[in-house]
Amino acid sequence: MNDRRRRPNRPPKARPPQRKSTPRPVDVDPVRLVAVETLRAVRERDAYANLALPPLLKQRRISGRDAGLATELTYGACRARGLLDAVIDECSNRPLSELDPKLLDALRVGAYQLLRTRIPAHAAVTSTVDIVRFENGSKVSGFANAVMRRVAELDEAEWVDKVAPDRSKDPVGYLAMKHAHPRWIAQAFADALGLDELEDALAADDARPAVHLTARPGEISSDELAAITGGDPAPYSPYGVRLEAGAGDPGDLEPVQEGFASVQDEGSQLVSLALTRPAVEGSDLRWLDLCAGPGGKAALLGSLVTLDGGTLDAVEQAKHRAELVRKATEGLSVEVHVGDGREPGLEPGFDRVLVDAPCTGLGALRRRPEARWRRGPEDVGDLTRLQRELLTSAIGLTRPGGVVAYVVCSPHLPETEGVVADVVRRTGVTQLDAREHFPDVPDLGDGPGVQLWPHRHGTDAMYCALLRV
Ligand SMILES: C[S@@+](CC[C@H](N)C(=O)[O-])C[C@H]1O[C@@H](n2cnc3c(N)ncnc32)[C@H](O)[C@@H]1O
Repeated sequence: MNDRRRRPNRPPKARPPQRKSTPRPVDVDPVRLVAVETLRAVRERDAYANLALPPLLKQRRISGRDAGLATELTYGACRARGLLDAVIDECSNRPLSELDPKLLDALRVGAYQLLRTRIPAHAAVTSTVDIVRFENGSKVSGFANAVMRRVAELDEAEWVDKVAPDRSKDPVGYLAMKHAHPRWIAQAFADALGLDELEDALAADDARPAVHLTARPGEISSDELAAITGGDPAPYSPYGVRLEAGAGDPGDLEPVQEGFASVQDEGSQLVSLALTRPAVEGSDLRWLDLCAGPGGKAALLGSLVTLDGGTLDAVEQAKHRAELVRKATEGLSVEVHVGDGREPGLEPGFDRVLVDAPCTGLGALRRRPEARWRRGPEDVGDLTRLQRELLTSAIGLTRPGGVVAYVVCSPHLPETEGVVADVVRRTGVTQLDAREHFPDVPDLGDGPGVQLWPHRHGTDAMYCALLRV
């Protein structure tokens, strides 16, 4: 707290909601208002920002550059929440927990404009104050004005120096604040990666990911798919194509519409292919995907095993997600079962089994702007128990000599090496060196498990362990 500056007036207590019929005054900027409203939907209804924003833009007829600005402010403010809150807290004379949450949403969008865009300070301050006046009344707008003016006194780097821990004493805490990640996630990345690359790994979560397509084996080659879509063959997956980030909705592409290709991160392709690579003696025609919904990996594995004359059983606990697996694998030798992978009631003896277990999703934070603030370390215990049980079940369903791939979209050690070490110890299966089954992929670490990273490989941070039963 800097005592040289005057504290803004105390904000009045949260006011009752405004009447729905209140007309929007002409001086409230509709572009910034939809950003604030989307933050509210994320906070109040657990909405995903990237699903809540587009219908609002359509409803308000916001398009073109205005829609681009609304998207940047919404996603940016969602991602940067931790840093924005620390700065707003420093500029407010009341703890954030005592502020009306609607006011805080508006301040977050305002502070984002001041710290991370080139929008002139006066425009950021005035537009925020207008929104607060419209939503919370003029008394509160005075408070918002004072807070915003204080935020505008420093730039982002200066604020980071002020609100973050000392880098030399607490490098993880400093980088967590600088890159607006919860500390426990920054620590999880540091534990898996070391400190040297931590900053790159955190920064990669703010970059818009390229879209990857899978060319369906037996239907189209990746070269043909790249030529049709204007993309490039992916560097590592023989079935992958990379499109430029922001190249429109990939679901509209003709090969995707016609079922020759699907949208799938290259990391997901690589871990699926890793399951198919270790040699097995004897039969190799019965494959299983134990956590299949919505069906991305089941579609790739199903295509490959169908070409070889085999079958894939796909288990998914959630009925609606099992339906998605059915759609994704239409026309393939895939049988979908709604059930619990821990006791799926299937005949054991599978040759290859994929366990793509439910996880914290820390490896795909770049895909959902608000995701990093949703999970907490308290979620991890239940998940790792479920992961161990699913992996143990997979091993029981695999024939001697068969292969299991354990996959999570997270680099968090308790979910990756922790689960695998525990299950290997208790079941006596052999862990293979998975790096041998990611040909030509660089920087795979010390093994035997493989951890992919957005900043190293341009993929989600998928983890894969291969086990021989
Ligand atoms: C990481 S996702 C799988 C993604 C999928 N393999 C793909 O590539 O599209 C994990 C899935 O496991 C499902 N699931 C959760 N608990 C399960 C259980 N006990 N048995 C089977 N599936 C489960 C979830 O509903 C979710 O669809």
